Amino acid sequence: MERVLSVSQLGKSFKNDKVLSDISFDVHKGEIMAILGPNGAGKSTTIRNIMGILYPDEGEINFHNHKGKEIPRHRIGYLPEERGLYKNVKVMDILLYFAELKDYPKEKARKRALEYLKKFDLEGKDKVSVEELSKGMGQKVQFIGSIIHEPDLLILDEPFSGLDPVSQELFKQEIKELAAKGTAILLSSHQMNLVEQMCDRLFLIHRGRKVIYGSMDEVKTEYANFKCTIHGQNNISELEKVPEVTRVEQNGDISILYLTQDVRVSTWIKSLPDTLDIQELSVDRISLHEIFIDIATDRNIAEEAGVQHA
Ligand SMILES: Nc1ncnc2c1ncn2[C@@H]1O[C@H](COP(=O)(O)OP(=O)(O)OP(=O)(O)O)[C@@H](O)[C@H]1O
Repeated sequence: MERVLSVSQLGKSFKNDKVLSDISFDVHKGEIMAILGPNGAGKSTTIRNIMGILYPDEGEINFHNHKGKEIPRHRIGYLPEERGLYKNVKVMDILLYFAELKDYPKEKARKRALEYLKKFDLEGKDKVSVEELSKGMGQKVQFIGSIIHEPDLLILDEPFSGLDPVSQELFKQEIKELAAKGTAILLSSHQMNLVEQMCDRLFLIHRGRKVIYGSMDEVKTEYANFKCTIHGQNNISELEKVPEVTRVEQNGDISILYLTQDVRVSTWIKSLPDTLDIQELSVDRISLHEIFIDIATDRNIAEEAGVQHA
């Protein structure tokens, strides 16, 4: 697996406030790597260090075999969290300007711009002024601007925010296609369902420190404990007494029993008391969304798995 980006032991403080400690991860050619974490965890600060907008106090950033200030940033594409394009400029002119900033040939850029505008349902908008675009249309143009120069590494900070479901799907498919063609992608997003559907690996950061780093499959196996959903009229205190249940959530006739990490489901099911009212029952692994909430609210999945919080 070819390593495109490598972040090693990154540390960063603002005044006396240490916001990043010992952050290390890689992004490989052709993979979609997610950087996740609650608000204020340090995702954008990490990305800004990679982009050279901020410089690390500790650690090192390598892109291919270049490091720090020598990194050829024109080979990186970046969609920042802050959206904004010059208002009084035509769409094509702003896209050609982005390409020029990255030393990309103008005619090639024009051709790619027209292709992408068509792909993103913006055919004919090349001559329109940016201020005439809706917010979502502007975001599509900004996304096109981040990939116009065929970058090796594409960094997307919250690309889906503010998009309708159709546009989200369009972005999702395009990001997957770019990865399939070899682009290394670092994606920050709060939309866990999309992350779960499209990312190969993830790095989860909380209070400026690593909490989880691994492939989606590894993370699921290690952290996604089982939960059992029971439809029926049951007393919560009785459910809480069932072995290997860590907690119970009840909403009317639906009870969700969260199970311990090493439970053997086939054996556990047999331990359910005969007195329970079971109209329907299902056992599933918890979703990435639930893993995230458990970690962000310090509910303790990570401690169970032996991972230390900051
Ligand atoms: N320029 C700055 N000066 C001082 N503190 C900052 C600065 N930029 C970020 N911080 C602090 O660093 C921490 C991490 O912020 P960062 O923006 O990296 O979080 P994030 O994970 O991207 O959050 P969000 O999901 O809300 O975008 C926060 O405590 C934030 O207040």
